[in-house]
Amino acid sequence: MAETVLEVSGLRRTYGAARAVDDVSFTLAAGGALGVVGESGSGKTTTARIIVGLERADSGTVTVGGHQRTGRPVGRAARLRWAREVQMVFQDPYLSLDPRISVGGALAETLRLHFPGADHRTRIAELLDQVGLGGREASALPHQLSGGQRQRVTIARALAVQPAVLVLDEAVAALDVSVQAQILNLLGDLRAELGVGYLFITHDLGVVRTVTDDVVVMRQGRVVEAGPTDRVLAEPEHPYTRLLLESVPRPGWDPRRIAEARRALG
Ligand SMILES: Nc1ncnc2c1ncn2[C@@H]1O[C@H](COP(=O)(O)OP(=O)(O)OP(=O)(O)O)[C@@H](O)[C@H]1O
Repeated sequence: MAETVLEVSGLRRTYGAARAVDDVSFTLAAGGALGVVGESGSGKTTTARIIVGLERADSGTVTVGGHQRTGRPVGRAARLRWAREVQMVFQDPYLSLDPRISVGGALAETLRLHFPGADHRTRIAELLDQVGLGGREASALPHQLSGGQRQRVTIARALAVQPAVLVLDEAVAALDVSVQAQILNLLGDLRAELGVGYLFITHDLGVVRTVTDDVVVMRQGRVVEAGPTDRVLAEPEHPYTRLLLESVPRPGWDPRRIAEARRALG
């Protein structure tokens, strides 16, 4: 059995009467890739935000590398340590990159924060190389890059701190299909090279199929099914998982049948 890098246990979070996350538990093996899949509103993003520390849980625990993260990190040292354990890549790199700072500058800023006092030029070149970018992109501003290149920059910046876990929240959802495939390939290569664990938050079963070993299916804040991705996608046990699989449009697909199945599920 591979060592566990991330353990989520009994997480709950309510907003007023809404149970956004309702007793969610799962584990991610070190260097593994786990998908969290479900439709809009199923609680995926709230779960991710709690793991990263952007949101607090009402109850439950998040443990990374044997170290429990409770509440919020207090003080600069704790914030930096939390950031080194788990990094997050969001759907829209435009929102997470400062438009006035060059790509090289953004990487330098992160490296200075986490590893002060060192000369980061070699490391910046290495990070850019790891994500398939070079010197030309290093001096570019975010708006001078394509969407795929910008996402490569946010991945490089996340990897700069050598996190144990990378949480990718719909990280390829805004990209064209061919660019999506390139980024997913890149992520696969980086995982093999660096041993970083991935938590893929996505509504897209194609993404789950391509890049994850295991998958957790969420519905209305709860985990309804979990297991190896191949098994869950080939032989789904829960009606909701079957519905998700059937909801992917294909030739001969009948939206009325899906709507009926959805009503039956309640
Ligand atoms: N800050 C908040 N305040 C109030 N309700 C919230 C808040 N964040 C999430 N919710 C509610 O919690 C539920 C789960 O939302 P969440 O964003 O986690 O789902 P999701 O599966 O990630 O969906 P999406 O893919 O649309 O982001 C939803 O009903 C949502 O309206």
